[in-house]
Amino acid sequence: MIIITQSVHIKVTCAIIEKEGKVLCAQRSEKMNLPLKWEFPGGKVEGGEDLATCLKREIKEELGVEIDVLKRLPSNFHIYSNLKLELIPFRCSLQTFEIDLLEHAKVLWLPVEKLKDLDWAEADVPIVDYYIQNYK
Ligand SMILES: Nc1nc2c([nH]c(=O)n2[C@H]2C[C@H](O)[C@@H](COP(=O)(O)OP(=O)(O)OP(=O)(O)O)O2)c(=O)[nH]1
Repeated sequence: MIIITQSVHIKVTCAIIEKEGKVLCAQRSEKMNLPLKWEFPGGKVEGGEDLATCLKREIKEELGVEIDVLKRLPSNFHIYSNLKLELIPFRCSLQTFEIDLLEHAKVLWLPVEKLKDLDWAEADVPIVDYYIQNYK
């Protein structure tokens, strides 16, 4: 007997927010899955929402700021043990500047050459590498 399993992945947008040569990095809280891993803030695409709308909504919910979504970068497809995802990064800038930590443990502004110092969520590693290669 052949069993065909449908494989579905979730789409997650994330924001590489740039300011004065630095990039905003966010540490997941202890309560989130992937606790204390570093990521680019963002989240799951809901229903028929377009990607930029999703990202602006997530950033407002997580950090309390408005962003401009500037440029899409290549996705990374990643499989965690319980989750298959497409992580879709966008270069972004801030429209408003007062960041509130509504979900994350911490945020840091890092110059590109320091990005590799952090303990990134596995799905982010190829995105960080791509960004360093192309935008350093
Ligand atoms: N937002 C974001 N999520 C990431 C990144 N890298 C990465 O592996 N993820 C994972 C963590 C989550 O499993 C998923 C995104 O979901 P989410 O941000 O809505 O967070 P969550 O799972 O805590 O939310 P929820 O299921 O509790 O609603 O993608 C990243 O850079 N940004």
